[in-house]
Amino acid sequence: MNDAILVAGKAKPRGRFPHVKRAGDLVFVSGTSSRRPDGTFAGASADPMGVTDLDIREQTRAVIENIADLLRAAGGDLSDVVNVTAYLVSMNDFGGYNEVYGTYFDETGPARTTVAVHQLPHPHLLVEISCVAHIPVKEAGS
Ligand SMILES: N/C(=C\C=C\C(=O)O)C(=O)O
Repeated sequence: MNDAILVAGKAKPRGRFPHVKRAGDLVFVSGTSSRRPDGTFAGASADPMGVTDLDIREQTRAVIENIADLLRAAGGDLSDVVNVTAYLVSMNDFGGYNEVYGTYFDETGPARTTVAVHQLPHPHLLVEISCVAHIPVKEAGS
């Protein structure tokens, strides 16, 4: 049984790794951005002169919704997440990120670590999130 899942209909990983990897009852979700299957990004646009409009709230929402889709493919959902690691390019975005995060999770939810990093894999990205979910094999039906 291959416990590495590439989820149909989601943005293809930009490297040789799966969207999701199961290890027993734990499901590891690779770092996920707001990238859409067509390669564009929710919460990011640029005009013909290259002036960007980047929205941390929209990106954070899209990231979490992308993760929800990946977890569904592994037989679970966001309520199964036990640990979150979030990567921001700037801590100036912490407020907007935190606000949207709080519409999905609360103090009864996953442990979380948020760090700022120098860059993410595309210059329009403000946030990327990876997580671990507990989805017992029996419940996932896999
Ligand atoms: N997880 C990685 C990249 C994710 C990019 C994206 O979702 O747009 C990686 O390179 O490790």
